[in-house]
Amino acid sequence: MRLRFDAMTSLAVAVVGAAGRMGRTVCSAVDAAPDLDLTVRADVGDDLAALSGRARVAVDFTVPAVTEANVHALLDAGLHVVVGTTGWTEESLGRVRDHLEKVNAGRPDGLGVLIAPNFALSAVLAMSFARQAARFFESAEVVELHHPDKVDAPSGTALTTARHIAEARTRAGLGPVPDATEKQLDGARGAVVDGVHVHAVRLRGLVAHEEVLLGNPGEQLTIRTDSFDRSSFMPGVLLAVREVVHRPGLTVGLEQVLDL
Ligand SMILES: NC(=O)C1=CN([C@@H]2O[C@H](COP(=O)(O)OP(=O)(O)OC[C@H]3O[C@@H](n4cnc5c(N)ncnc54)[C@H](O)[C@@H]3O)[C@@H](O)[C@H]2O)C=CC1
Ligand SMILES: O=C(O)C1=N[C@H](C(=O)O)C[C@H](O)C1
Repeated sequence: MRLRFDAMTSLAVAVVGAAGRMGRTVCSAVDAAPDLDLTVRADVGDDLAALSGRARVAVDFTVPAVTEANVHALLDAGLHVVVGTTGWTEESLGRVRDHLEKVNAGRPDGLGVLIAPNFALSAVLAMSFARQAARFFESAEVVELHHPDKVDAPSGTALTTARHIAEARTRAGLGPVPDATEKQLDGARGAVVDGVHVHAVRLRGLVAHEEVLLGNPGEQLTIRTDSFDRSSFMPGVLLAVREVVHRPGLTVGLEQVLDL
């Protein structure tokens, strides 16, 4: 009788990328959550169409090269999707939005996709604070620091942070950041994302860290977030899993769920 009650009330979750660093941590977190039921651990080579009927929500922590295709396959299989994998662009987000419109047509309880570059509360807040502060400062640069096994640079979090800063600067009518550099070695000033310089450090011992440096004559504001352990991402991931079933369509960023 108790088993039947659990089966009726728990939310069945599949983890895609289950053998990876994040995937393994998400599997443990879902396993430990009393209201969630880990029904599938999928990784490279598994057919995502076979997840149909075996889970209501899939969580994707894979690699930038495959995550968009995974989301389309998971939607076709009828699952809500939470995505932490990086590599998303306005174009790929647009294709997911279009796909959702098609599968959700005429369905009030349609499927949801929630994509967030970072699920750690400190990082989500840091991005929000940076966006809020950006219009008050002449200079802005982003430094992200990660473990050396990371395949993409700059991080998805740093790209999003830089884009938010750039949008806030444009809205405030600020011009380009001051920079007298005339001569440099390639890469010395980092990557430039919408006019904001972004620097990537890869160092053994690190997990995921970011500093936003904002400068004015005579003053500086530093906003720093540190994930020392992948457990930092889990409350956000679990919140997204529970929320996505109530949010038809595409949600980008955990800040939407947190009302920041
Ligand atoms: N949003 C967030 O809060 C966070 C996002 N990330 C992002 O998550 C992604 C994964 O990071 P890690 O777990 O560190 O990487 P990882 O390399 O440890 O794991 C990736 C896993 O995906 C699997 N995989 C590759 N292709 C696949 C496919 N077609 N289908 C199913 N599985 C496939 C790999 O076999 C591997 O097990 C990265 O993009 C990273 O930037 C990482 C930490 C937090
Ligand atoms: O690869 C990682 O580790 C991380 N990836 C995400 C990113 O690129 O922003 C989130 C976090 O920084 C950890």
